[in-house]
Amino acid sequence: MNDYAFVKGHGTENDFVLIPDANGRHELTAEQVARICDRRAGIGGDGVIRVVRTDATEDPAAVAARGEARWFMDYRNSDGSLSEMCGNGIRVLGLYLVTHADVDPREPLKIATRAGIKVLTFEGDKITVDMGKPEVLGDTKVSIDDRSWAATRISMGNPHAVAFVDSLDDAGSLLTEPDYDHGHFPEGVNLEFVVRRGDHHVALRVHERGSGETRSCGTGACAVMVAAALSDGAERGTSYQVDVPGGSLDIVWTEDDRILMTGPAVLVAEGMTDL
Ligand SMILES: N[C@@H](CCC[C@H](N)C(=O)O)C(=O)O
Repeated sequence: MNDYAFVKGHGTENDFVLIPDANGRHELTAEQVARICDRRAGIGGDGVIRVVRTDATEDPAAVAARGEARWFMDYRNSDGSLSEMCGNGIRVLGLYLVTHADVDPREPLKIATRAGIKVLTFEGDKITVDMGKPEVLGDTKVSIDDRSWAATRISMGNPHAVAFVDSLDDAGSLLTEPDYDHGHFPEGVNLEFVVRRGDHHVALRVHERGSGETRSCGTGACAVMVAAALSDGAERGTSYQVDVPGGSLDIVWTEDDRILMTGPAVLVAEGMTDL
């Protein structure tokens, strides 16, 4: 393959390699994505976002969004697997489109994802994403080595299991692949461990499907907020601070059943690669 451009960015230290591909000329293989994300031999990242126009790809989610959203987030985890949605990545993509693609930050920006169209709004250095309606799917159990935890299954367009623990150290090394009920999660799962830090204030550690332990997960933080709000019996509209190892996100569950996530996005480098 010839050289092509990349941009590196992160949201609360969940880091991504963006491949600008407006015209749909750089379909990536799983192997290429894994090479790009390799932290020693590649650029390094928790995932890759191919930035493609909805009319330049035949991905069914992009095709369905044509006419409503100009841009499609083609997201892949660092092992090359596809995901429906990435909450931190979409903020980084939004910032990239504002700084590199003539998108006006004074207007709401619609971006197509495999979990539907998401709407971003920009205010100062913060970006709010309307993450849509969460789905609470019931209880489950997750294990790492010989330890098990009760967890709540929540979909934010992608699958999550949220387990409350006494201490985030209890989870031990999240480098170990968790075990879970494959009937509940036929497509795999993102696993979040949560502790309470105060009123409407929680902290998490996450093991992401396809990427391992990361410094943050936007969809995971939303799933955690939903589990915490349900367990607190919190009123709709209550704002939660969700701390992640790489920063902090503000999350609200609205009266009309949508999750609004607000957080930062940063672009740190750009260049050319032939990986
Ligand atoms: N880091 C992301 C989630 C990325 C996808 C996830 N690993 C999955 O496979 O669903 C986020 O910020 O939401």
